[in-house]
Amino acid sequence: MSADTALEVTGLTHSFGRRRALDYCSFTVPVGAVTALVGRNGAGKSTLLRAASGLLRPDGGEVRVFGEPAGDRSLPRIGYVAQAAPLYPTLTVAQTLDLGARLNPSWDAAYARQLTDGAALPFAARVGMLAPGHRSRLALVMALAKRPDLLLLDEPLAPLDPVARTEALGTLMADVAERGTTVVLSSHVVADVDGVCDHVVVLAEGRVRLAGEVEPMLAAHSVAVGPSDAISALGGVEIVDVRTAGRDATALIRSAGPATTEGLSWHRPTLEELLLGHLRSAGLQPERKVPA
Ligand SMILES: Nc1ncnc2c1ncn2[C@@H]1O[C@H](COP(=O)(O)OP(=O)(O)OP(=O)(O)O)[C@@H](O)[C@H]1O
Repeated sequence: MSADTALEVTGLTHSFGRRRALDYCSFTVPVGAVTALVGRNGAGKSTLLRAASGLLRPDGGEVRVFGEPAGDRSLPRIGYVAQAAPLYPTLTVAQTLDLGARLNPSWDAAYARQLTDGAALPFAARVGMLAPGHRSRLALVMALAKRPDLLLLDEPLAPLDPVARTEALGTLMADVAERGTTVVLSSHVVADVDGVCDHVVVLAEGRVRLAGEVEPMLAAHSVAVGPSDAISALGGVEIVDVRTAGRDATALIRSAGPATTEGLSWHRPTLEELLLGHLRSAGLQPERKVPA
């Protein structure tokens, strides 16, 4: 594993009973990358992040974090926020920060205070009484104040209103800019990650559908728009997904765009078009079940 690799996932496989949540997933995340882990509900995002945090022992495969197998030794370098932002409801915000300081040798109390103030979190309020968005911001503060090298965030933006979402992303990106923190954040809202991530991993039915750097990925795809007949007549290109509306169709194509077909207009996909096209086409695959 290269010293430039923060996270290396190899052949990761895990099942819950007969349900295969992860099916031989492999990808790497470079140090300092901001990676969006995108997939529909039940795609396996949380299971993958739990395995990466070392809290779930997978049935097969391996996760390495900065070269170490995910587990007790990698934990001090990881800030992990699980989906429900688990915190102690009877503690106040101040007590929660104190606990963070006691449990984490690398805790940065000044930074914790700055982030808490920035998120307008009331120090004296009990965590159980906070609005879900505030709880989620506090969970993010807890993860960041540990000063981790790798942040694993499971749907961190879901409970936040649009203003808080922008603020939380700003906080995150400031940390990335200042310390070069590697971030993997999961989302099923594609628009949330556009403009934030430089890498993506698309998960569908427990399988990695697409993984890598955003820019080359966008450059390797095109969107063709025009009459359905002309789209159907396209040859020599891999059509990832087609949507029809009346007589017209829009197709996501894995190619930089031949642009020779009459009657079609071509453009480079947005990240949203790219991800939605791959997610939609993956939805056509049969559900994965572990053989009985
Ligand atoms: N503890 C569990 N017991 C049984 N099945 C589980 C468990 N955790 C996850 N699963 C199943 O494994 C699959 C993947 O779930 P996972 O929570 O990892 O997906 P996800 O992509 O995070 O979904 P969401 O976006 O809805 O949170 C789903 O079919 C889910 O029902």
